[in-house]
Amino acid sequence: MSHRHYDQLITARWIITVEQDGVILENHSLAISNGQIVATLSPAEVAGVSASEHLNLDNHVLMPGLVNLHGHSAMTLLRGMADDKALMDWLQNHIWPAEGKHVSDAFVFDGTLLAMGEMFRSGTTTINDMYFFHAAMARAGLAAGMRTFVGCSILEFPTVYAQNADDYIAKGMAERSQFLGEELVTFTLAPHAPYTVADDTFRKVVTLAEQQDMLIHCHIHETLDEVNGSVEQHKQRPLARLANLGLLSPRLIAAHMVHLTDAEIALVAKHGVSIAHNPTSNMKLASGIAPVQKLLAAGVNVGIGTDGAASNNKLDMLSETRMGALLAKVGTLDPTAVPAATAIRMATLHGAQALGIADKVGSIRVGKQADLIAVDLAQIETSPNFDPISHIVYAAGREQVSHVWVNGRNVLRERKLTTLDEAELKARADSWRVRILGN
Ligand SMILES: CSC[C@H]1O[C@@H](n2cnc3c(O)ncnc32)[C@H](O)[C@@H]1O
Ligand SMILES: [Zn+2]
Repeated sequence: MSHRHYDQLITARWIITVEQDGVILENHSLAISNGQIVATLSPAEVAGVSASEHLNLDNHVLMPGLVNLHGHSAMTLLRGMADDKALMDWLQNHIWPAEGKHVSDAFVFDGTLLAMGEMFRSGTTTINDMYFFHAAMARAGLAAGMRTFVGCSILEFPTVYAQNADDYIAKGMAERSQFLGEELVTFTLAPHAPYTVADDTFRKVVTLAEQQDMLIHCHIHETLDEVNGSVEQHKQRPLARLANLGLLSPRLIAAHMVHLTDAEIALVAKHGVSIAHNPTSNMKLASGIAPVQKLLAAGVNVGIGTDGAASNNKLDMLSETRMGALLAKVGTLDPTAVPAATAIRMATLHGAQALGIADKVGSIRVGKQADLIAVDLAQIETSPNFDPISHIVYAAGREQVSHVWVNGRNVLRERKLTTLDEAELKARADSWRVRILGN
């Protein structure tokens, strides 16, 4: 057999592939060439190969990068401005006024880079984002080297970004055209929510998504007020309205989905809708507990998201995975709800499935891209170690994420960002604090 040479070899104490729940490879190596996983090697097999770079992670779990299925990255610059409020008070009386004063292309670029630094340092390799000034979001994704889904926001009312729904759509699509062909950047259509988007606009979004083969990303059934307001205004619950408008399909990523009847769960399962579960944001805004266990049992693809840093207030997918597992248990009074392996699958492969990239990322398999993270378990917080899967979900903190790769590119090495300058990120964040306080 000929001697094989690879770009990189990563040998890890444990590899959680997420191909099969509960399966762990011990002391195996991944061979990576051109950013792709090209072989999984046992200790005996690795002896016969060479690589330009060989990293030994003796005390680490190597696993797929985390997929943050719902976020508003640039809101890092509004973190801590309005806490302890319900969604509509938070949005209408605090966040929208602040966004109206401060959000710009520069704000979004700086805030998104700051978010990406934080997300890399907690193991996220893909973000499904939704905000304003989409070219700035995409530029930040490319500068950081993160797999970035840029949600073109659409609302009926004017903001700093656009005047009306048609204007949002036209601007978003024009910005999208600048980034077609970029492997790391994909634009989606992001009608904000049923209470901010009219029927006609939803119909246009469905048509455009089909024509351009785009995903749709929308906040849905986040609070009881939203559901009751829709019944009052439209004489139907938001999901029924969206179903009538043709929105329910595998293209749709519905963020939150907290308040659902059994019939609505069956409806989203039937239409192949994916759900972005945001446990911390739902707790902090007191929105409620999403019926994740029932959704999974019905066959719905549920991923995990952080939401924005102004409602979470962390962009820590490792902690969010833990919250997802814990909240499911307390919501059902069933300790078996969302076990650790399921929580990891939700935070990786389910997110990738929702985004239509499960053939490329979301699990460790030959032929997939090397979107990977390493978590160092040789810390007192994760000692002794009976079960690495348990530790990843219930015990490890983001401080233990040591390395991150996107497409084989090492964007975090020994907890140091390689594509972003930490001092610069903090300096820019502070200069935004000064500007915001001055206005
Ligand atoms: C359409 S761009 C994003 C828009 O959404 C606002 N936002 C942030 N978090 C939430 C949430 O949990 N529910 C509804 N809207 C949210 C954000 O401030 C932007 O205005
Ligand atoms: Zn949100």
